[in-house]
Amino acid sequence: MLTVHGLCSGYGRAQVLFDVDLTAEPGSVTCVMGRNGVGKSTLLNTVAGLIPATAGRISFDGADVTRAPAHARVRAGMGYAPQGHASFAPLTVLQNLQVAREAAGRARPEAIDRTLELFPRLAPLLERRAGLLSGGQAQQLAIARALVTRPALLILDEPTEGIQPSIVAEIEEAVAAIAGDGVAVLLVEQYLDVALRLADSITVLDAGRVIRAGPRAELDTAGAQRLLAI
Ligand SMILES: Nc1ncnc2c1ncn2[C@@H]1O[C@H](COP(=O)(O)OP(=O)(O)OP(=O)(O)O)[C@@H](O)[C@H]1O
Repeated sequence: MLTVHGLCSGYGRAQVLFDVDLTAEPGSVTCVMGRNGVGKSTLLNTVAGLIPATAGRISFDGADVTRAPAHARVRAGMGYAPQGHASFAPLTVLQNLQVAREAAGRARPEAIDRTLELFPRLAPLLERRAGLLSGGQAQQLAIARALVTRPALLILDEPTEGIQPSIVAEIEEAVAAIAGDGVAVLLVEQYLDVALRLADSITVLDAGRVIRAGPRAELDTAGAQRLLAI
């Protein structure tokens, strides 16, 4: 599904990622972990095509997309909910979902209904302007916007950041259900307990390099805590 090999990227002359390998498979959750500033968001932004790769290769669904623009990756089946719930504030919840669905150009009309089943809190808010949503609601809308494109790969950057615990649990449940539908999920998650419950495999970054990668079962809580505390 997604294969990243030898990926390097950064900002101008500041290289952030060094030789990163990563895979994501249909129906499973790949979790990227690491302390603040190690390059997790940079990795997701490079996979999504918002930052150019300076070396390495990104294959998606059998095609080399390393140089493909972000919109082409969305049309090919990548859905991305970046950090910080970016929706269109003046548009309603429904308009946000419709715009995202139309922009992807590959979505089916029923995608919004399925998405609202996963995020039932959004259903009574369809006519509300996105700018008026609470943090938890806005985060759910950000994931929903990626989901209405019916992605084969859903990329989520810290979907539980700054969210109250009850909503964190709902988001966790939704992510598990999305993977259960056969979607490949690539997730950056800062809550270790959430990550360990959701992840099928875990990749740990430190200073832009992969220092550990493998099945979740091979990484216990103590081991993960040690790696994240380096
Ligand atoms: N737009 C930018 N321009 C220049 N440097 C940047 C930019 N965005 C991030 N960086 C730098 O790149 C490095 C990696 O940042 P990144 O946001 O990818 O880390 P992260 O692991 O996602 O961190 P966090 O957990 O805090 O979100 C950091 O040193 C950061 O300061």
